[in-house]
Amino acid sequence: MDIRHAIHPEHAALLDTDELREHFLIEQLFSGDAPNLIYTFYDRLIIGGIKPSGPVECAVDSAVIGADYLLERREMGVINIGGPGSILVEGKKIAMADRDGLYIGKGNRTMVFASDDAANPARYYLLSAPAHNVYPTEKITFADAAPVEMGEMEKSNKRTIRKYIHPDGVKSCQLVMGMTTLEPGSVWNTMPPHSHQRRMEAYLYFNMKEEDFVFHFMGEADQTRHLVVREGQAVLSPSWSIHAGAGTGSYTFIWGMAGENQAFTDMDHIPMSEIR
Ligand SMILES: O=C[C@H](O)[C@@H](O)CC(=O)C(=O)O
Ligand SMILES: [Zn+2]
Repeated sequence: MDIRHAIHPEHAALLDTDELREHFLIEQLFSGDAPNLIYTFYDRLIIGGIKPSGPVECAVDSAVIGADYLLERREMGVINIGGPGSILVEGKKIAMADRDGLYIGKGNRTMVFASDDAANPARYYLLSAPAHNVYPTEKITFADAAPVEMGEMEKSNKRTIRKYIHPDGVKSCQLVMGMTTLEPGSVWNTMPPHSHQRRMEAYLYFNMKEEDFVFHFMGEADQTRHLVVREGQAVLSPSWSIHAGAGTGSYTFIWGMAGENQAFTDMDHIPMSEIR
């Protein structure tokens, strides 16, 4: 399992391009038949990607988490960004169309991910955080996720934020998860930027053309750095970091958070004048 240690902001400011990518970028999520799982010590979040040609069981190295199975003391959020498929949770089949989400509660032992058609495979993006309470396993469709419109055309950041797993919707212990879709011609997300000391965040960028990429901006507000992020790659955003992006073309992203609280509006807004 790919383990990512937590990096101090003063250390992060010294890293070169390769080192920044090694610590904060996840390049391979939807490759091969086995699940790609990455364990970060930022709030002990597990980030994963599965692109199944046949049915794939999502198991974890028990030595890493010190439990017999992945969700023994954890919960999981999943969103499909590929072709139609299904997830078997303890043998119960849940159909997963493109953009469908699923919350899987603590205590579920077996999860099998499948595609309806191997030629048009599903791509399951998953986040798992430690959990101490059982909340019901529940599906969230794209239409279920309440849309909030943000930004403006003049700022090239008109976008719709959809919350999938959050305190006013499908409940969880820690995880908050949703999707932000940019309007054609809008390329900026989350500018003006924010950080949130109370939570870490992970971003998955997708729905972009092969030649396009997103400059993802990170770092403390007065020490910004960037990562070049391509289709189906994810970024770890520590609590001390801004997280914003500008694409060379259109894109969509899934954001997810874990930490002290689940209040979406609990952000430390950073004045534009303080960005360096
Ligand atoms: O803390 C919240 C997250 O950064 C995202 O919700 C931001 C986002 O989707 C956006 O502004 O487009
Ligand atoms: Zn944020």
